[in-house]
Amino acid sequence: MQTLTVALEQRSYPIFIGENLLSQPACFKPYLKAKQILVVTNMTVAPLYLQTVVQLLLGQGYIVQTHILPDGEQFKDIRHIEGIFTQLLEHRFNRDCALVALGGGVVGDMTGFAAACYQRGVDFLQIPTTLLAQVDSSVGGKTGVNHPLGKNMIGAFKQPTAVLADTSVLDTLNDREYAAGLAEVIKYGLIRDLPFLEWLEQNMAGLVARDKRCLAEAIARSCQNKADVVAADELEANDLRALLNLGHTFGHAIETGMGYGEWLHGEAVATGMLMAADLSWRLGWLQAQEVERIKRLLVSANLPVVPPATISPSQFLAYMAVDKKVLAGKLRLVLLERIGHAIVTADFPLALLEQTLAAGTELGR
Ligand SMILES: NC(=O)c1ccc[n+]([C@@H]2O[C@H](COP(=O)([O-])OP(=O)(O)OC[C@H]3O[C@@H](n4cnc5c(N)ncnc54)[C@H](O)[C@@H]3O)[C@@H](O)[C@H]2O)c1
Ligand SMILES: O=C(O)C(=O)C[C@@H](O)[C@H](O)[C@H](O)COP(=O)(O)O
Ligand SMILES: [Zn+2]
Repeated sequence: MQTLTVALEQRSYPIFIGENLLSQPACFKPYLKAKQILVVTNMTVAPLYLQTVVQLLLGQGYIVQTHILPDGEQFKDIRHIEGIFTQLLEHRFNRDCALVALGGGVVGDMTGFAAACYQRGVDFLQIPTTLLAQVDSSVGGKTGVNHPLGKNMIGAFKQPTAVLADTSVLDTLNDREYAAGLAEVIKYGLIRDLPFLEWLEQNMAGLVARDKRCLAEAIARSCQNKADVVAADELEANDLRALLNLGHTFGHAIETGMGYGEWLHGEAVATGMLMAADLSWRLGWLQAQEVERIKRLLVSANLPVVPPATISPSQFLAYMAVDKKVLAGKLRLVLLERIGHAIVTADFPLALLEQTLAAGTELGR
């Protein structure tokens, strides 16, 4: 087992990464001070792993309730958060209760948001069960839900007390969801870790084949990158944490425009990162062959790289205008000054962005 730390003074917490953590009480007990626990999961994950977690918690003397959400990005909304509150209230959960998120990024974001709001804040612990959640969403405390007009528009920062990334549970994840997680892994290399990007280029075949050693390395290096960024800019108060948003302004527009759940988050981010690379090339920051290099890596991870033709450039611009990085009405994007180094900037001509939005299959050409 590897242990990393998200260093946030009194809100610091460990990330445990390893096989079969779900059956190890030592990973839970010190981070769940509550007596009453609500385990939140979804209809797909519940039959796979809920029993194991509940049995372990009962065996440690906790009072345990479970809440099973429907599965899908389209249910990541305020209505389903209310369902969690109702169960907590009906079972007289006090302020000293805790929530456990057992699932992918959707369950994690929703459970964290419920924990941030219930009686103005109770503890929560993350048990991420997708690759995407293990490398990104379970770490850093961004929680929330979607609004029909924009992705993740309602939310709060709420750090978990610990993250338990049990890599064995990834065995049941399908290939499409697995690939979606690789998009966020590649993101760290592109924005701030060139040696990691080069390692990914050399090891992508092993990662796609789910080689255990490659996977453990990729998860740990991703979590270390995320932990470093979050420790330096927890609340996205300066432009450091915003770098984790590479490809997301384009990607969130795809997710919202196509209807939540149609494109997976990681798929939309992959295509969005290539769109960001294309605009960086149009600005003269990247060479065409560097855009091609990024595309090659994304394609080798089985990720899509062509934006949906059904969203027009003007529709893209309308969705992008509600991005959380907009300041004083001005759109700001995460772009690549060079491979391995991203910046946040509002300094690009609209005409070039429009060219990127219209490029379709011709990104980088
Ligand atoms: N908070 C953050 O910092 C952050 C970061 C990245 C993404 N996100 C959010 O995370 C969400 C995407 O997360 P995701 O990719 O994990 O999607 P997801 O939560 O929808 O999970 C993907 C699918 O895999 C299933 N699943 C989960 N674990 C499984 C397992 N072990 N075996 C088999 N099936 C399993 C789920 O039921 C679901 O059908 C988006 O809503 C995105 O906005 C948040
Ligand atoms: O943790 C962050 O910060 C991120 O931006 C990570 C992203 O991968 C993630 O998708 C996040 O939910 C996006 O945040 P948002 O503020 O753009 O909604
Ligand atoms: Zn993301």
